[in-house]
Amino acid sequence: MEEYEDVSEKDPEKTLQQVERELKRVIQQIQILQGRKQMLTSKRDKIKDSIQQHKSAKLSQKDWDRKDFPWSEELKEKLQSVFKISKLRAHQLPTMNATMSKVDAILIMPTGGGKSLCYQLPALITKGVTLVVSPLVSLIEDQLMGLKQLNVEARMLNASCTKEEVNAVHFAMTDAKSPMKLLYVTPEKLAKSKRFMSKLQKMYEMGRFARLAIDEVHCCSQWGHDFRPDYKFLGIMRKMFPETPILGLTATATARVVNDVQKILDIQGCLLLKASFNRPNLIYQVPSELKNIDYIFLY
Ligand SMILES: Nc1ncnc2c1ncn2[C@@H]1O[C@H](COP(=O)(O)OP(=O)(O)OP(=O)(O)O)[C@@H](O)[C@H]1O
Repeated sequence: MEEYEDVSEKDPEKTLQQVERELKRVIQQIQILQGRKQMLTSKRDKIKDSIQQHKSAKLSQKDWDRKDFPWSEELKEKLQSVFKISKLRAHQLPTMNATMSKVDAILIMPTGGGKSLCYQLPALITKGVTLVVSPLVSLIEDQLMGLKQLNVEARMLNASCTKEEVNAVHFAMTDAKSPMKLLYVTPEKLAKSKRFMSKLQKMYEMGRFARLAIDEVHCCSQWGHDFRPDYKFLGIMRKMFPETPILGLTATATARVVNDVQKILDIQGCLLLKASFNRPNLIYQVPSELKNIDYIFLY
C-alpha cells in the first residue's frame, strides 16, 4: 500500500495522484476477485448438479416395481375395487411406490398415459390429504367428476367457491375424521391465500399433509412453453413442508426444463421417471410416388 501524507499539510495535487493510483489498484484487485468469484460459483454449481444427478441415478437404480412394500396389497385391492383397473401401465407402479416411500419424483408421461392415477390411488391408502395443484379449473372439474363416479372423496378450492364451500374444505383439512382424500387447487389459490397457507401449515403439523402432486409441473419453468408465474410460488413448499413428498407430473419437458423445475421446487436429486413416447398404434407414412394433384384428390 502506498504511503501518503495528510492532504492539508503538503502538496494536495500529489496526494490526489497517489490516491488515484491506489484506487486504480484496488479496482483491479476487485475485478480479479470478481472473476474468481464467478469461476468458483460456476464450479460450485457444476459440482452440486453432478451430486444431485448422482443421487437421481442412485434412486433410479432401486427396484421401484416391487410388489412387496407394506402397502402393495392394499394398493392392488383399491386399484381393482375403486378404479376398476386390473393392470397398471409402465411407470405407474414405480411412481406410486416412490411417492408412498416419501421420495420426491417427477413423472414424464404422454397425455392420456395415466399420470393422475399415480397420485389418486396413493391418496386413498395414505393417512391425510393429497394436495393437487392443477393449472386449469376445467381440468380440475373433469377430475372431480370422474372421482365422484368412483366414490372418491375429493374437493377443490378456487375463486368461484362460496364462503360455505371454502369453510367446509378448511374444516375438513384439519379434521382427523374427515373422509376427504384429495384437495385440488389452482396455483393462484396457493400463492394468493394466506388463510389457505396457514390451514395447510396446520394440516401438516397434524401429520395430515400426505403429499403434494403438481400437475403440468413444466409450468414452473420459464424455459417451458407454458410458464405460469404462480407456479414459482411452489418453490417454498419443500422448505415449509419438509416431510411431505412432492410428485411432479408432465407430458412435455425437455432435460433443461426438468432440471430447472427441480431447482425451482428444491427437489434436486429426486427420482426421474420417463415413460416411452413411442406410440406403436400410430403409423406415419410418406408416399413418395404421388404427384401434387393426387394429394389434392386424396383430401
Ligand atoms: N393402468 C390403467 N389401465 C387402464 N386405464 C387406465 C390406467 N391408468 C389410467 N387409466 C385411464 O386412462 C385415462 C387417462 O388417464 P389420465 O387422465 O390420468 O391421463 P394423464 O396422463 O393424466 O393425461 P393428461 O396428460 O391429459 O393429464 C383415464 O381414463 C384413466 O382412468
